[in-house]
Amino acid sequence: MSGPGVRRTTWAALRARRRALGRLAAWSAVEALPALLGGALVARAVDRGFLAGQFGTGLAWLAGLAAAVLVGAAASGRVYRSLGAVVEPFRDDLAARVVWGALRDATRAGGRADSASVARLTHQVEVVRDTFGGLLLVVRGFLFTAGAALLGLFALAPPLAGAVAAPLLVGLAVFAASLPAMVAHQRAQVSAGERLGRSAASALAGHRDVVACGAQERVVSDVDRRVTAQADAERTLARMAALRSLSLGVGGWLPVVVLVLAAPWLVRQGLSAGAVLGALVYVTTGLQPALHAVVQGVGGGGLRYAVTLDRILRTSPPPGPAPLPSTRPAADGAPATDGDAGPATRSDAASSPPAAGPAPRTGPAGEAGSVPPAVALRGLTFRYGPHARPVLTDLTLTVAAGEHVAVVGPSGAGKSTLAALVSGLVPPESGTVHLAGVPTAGTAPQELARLRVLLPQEAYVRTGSLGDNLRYLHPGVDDATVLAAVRTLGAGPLLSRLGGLDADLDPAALSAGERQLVAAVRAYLAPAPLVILDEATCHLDPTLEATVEHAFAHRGGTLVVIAHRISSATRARRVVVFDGDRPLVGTHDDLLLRSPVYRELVGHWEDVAPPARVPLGRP
Ligand SMILES: Nc1ncnc2c1ncn2[C@@H]1O[C@H](COP(=O)(O)OP(=O)(O)OP(=O)(O)O)[C@@H](O)[C@H]1O
Repeated sequence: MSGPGVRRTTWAALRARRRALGRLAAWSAVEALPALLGGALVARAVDRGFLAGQFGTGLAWLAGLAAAVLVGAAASGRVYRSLGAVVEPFRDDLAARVVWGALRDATRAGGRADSASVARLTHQVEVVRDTFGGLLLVVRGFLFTAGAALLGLFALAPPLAGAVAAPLLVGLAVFAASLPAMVAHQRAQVSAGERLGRSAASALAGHRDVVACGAQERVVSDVDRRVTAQADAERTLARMAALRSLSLGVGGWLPVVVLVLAAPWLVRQGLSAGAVLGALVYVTTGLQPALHAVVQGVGGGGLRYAVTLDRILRTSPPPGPAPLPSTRPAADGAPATDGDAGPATRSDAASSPPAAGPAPRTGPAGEAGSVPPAVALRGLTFRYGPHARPVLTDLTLTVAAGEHVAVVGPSGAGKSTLAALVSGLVPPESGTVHLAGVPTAGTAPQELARLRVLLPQEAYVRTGSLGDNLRYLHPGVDDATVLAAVRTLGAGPLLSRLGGLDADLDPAALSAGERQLVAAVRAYLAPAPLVILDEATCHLDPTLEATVEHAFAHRGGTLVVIAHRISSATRARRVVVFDGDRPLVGTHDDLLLRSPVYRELVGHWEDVAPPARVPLGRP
């Protein structure tokens, strides 16, 4: 029915619970009592009771049938209890496997668990549990009920057993023959659902990145393609249901037709009317419902079981020793080993992309003269709702073209809000934002994208080639420039691991740090003169983060870094600190004297990780 892993795991689960299975079989046999006796008791009730004019005798035989039904119903309760003893431990084993796999992946991804995939896998474990239980129920139900009905039929009228068993076997054969195709379509449907989920989740997680890049239409069309693919897979699966109906028709209804057509001949051969009626009882109350249940159960839940378990087995390794934190991937943990990647040794000229990035910078304010500032905020006030506390009140700030500014502050102070306002992603309640002299209010997204690049914490990486992703904001840029940017940002090991610029990217297979690195190179290559990094390097280790910031600091143009490490602030020429109601602006040393919040942040950061005090910003 499915891959060897599924079969092996299923058999192992069953073998490990032999005792519980034995109990299940015993209670199933008792439960099948009405199926075994039903036809025979009805035959006797008719022949020896009602047709013989013995009404009471007929009722007595039927009372026997009622007793058998009661015994069967009582056994059903025990069946469910035994079923739980087989299914629940299997579910626990799978859950342990999934949790272990998630821990392993989280460790590799740099300490952050992928909550979406954990939720998906946990949901899949529940699907496997339910479908495994359902499958066991219908398969053993079929074996015991159909077996009992055939046995009873054979005892009642041996030639009839053969006439009924033949179409039943043909129906089962049709069903079994269609199973591989059904499994394949079911697998396609599950994969399509997963691809859709991944695509939608990464689009939602990276929505700021998507909007900042003006990539909404492209992302919508990506997700739309996935939706269509999933709908197609669902439709194909629905068409396969016709095969199930065919096997039910042949195996369940053909025996009834055979019996009805053969009845006159059988009676002429000496078979009693009660026996014919009893045979019909065996077919319609035993064989037919059992076949129906097994075909629907295996063709529906059984397929889901096989495909879903297969997914779990592929994505979650069997539990083993705890994952080691030293298995960091190249992108997150890559030290600056590729000759020219070290921040302290690279020259400005070497790290400036020749044909990408912004026009040459004009230097900090003062020398700018007629050049408008890169960012000019005037009387900026913003709140998230009419009754919310203002996040920013009357903020005025100028960042000169070519300047490198860090923004720091406690969590929730408003740093990301400031980044969104500066990028023009949200309009201020009052005040103005100008980028290179252009007001963000009323400026089209495409025009804003030419002025600035915002790199948020959750980077969006689309499916397609690595090269396509890196060129997204500068489509015409040549390979040499892209490769130079990759080296400058320390993404060489990632490029090698992925197999070059033409390699296809599976965004879900990248760690959060790798996605940030791809987005950083993409932003680095953009022609926009202003780069805003909003905790955009938080998943990189400090060395790689320094490499990336160093690259941006020497890229040309203006750099605003929403900092999450003190090293970013010490690298910047000026620091904006959210201290109380009004942000303070100054140099690192200046703010150490003036701002208690800044002193506190620096103290906290230094406790966590001593800053690398290599001055990487521009002089
Ligand atoms: N979409 C939103 N709707 C309502 N309130 C919001 C929204 N986004 C942020 N806030 C609130 O605005 C304030 C500033 O949030 P913001 O994310 O800008 O802070 P931050 O300094 O970037 O924090 P962190 O360092 O934790 O990211 C916080 O009180 C936050 O709860």
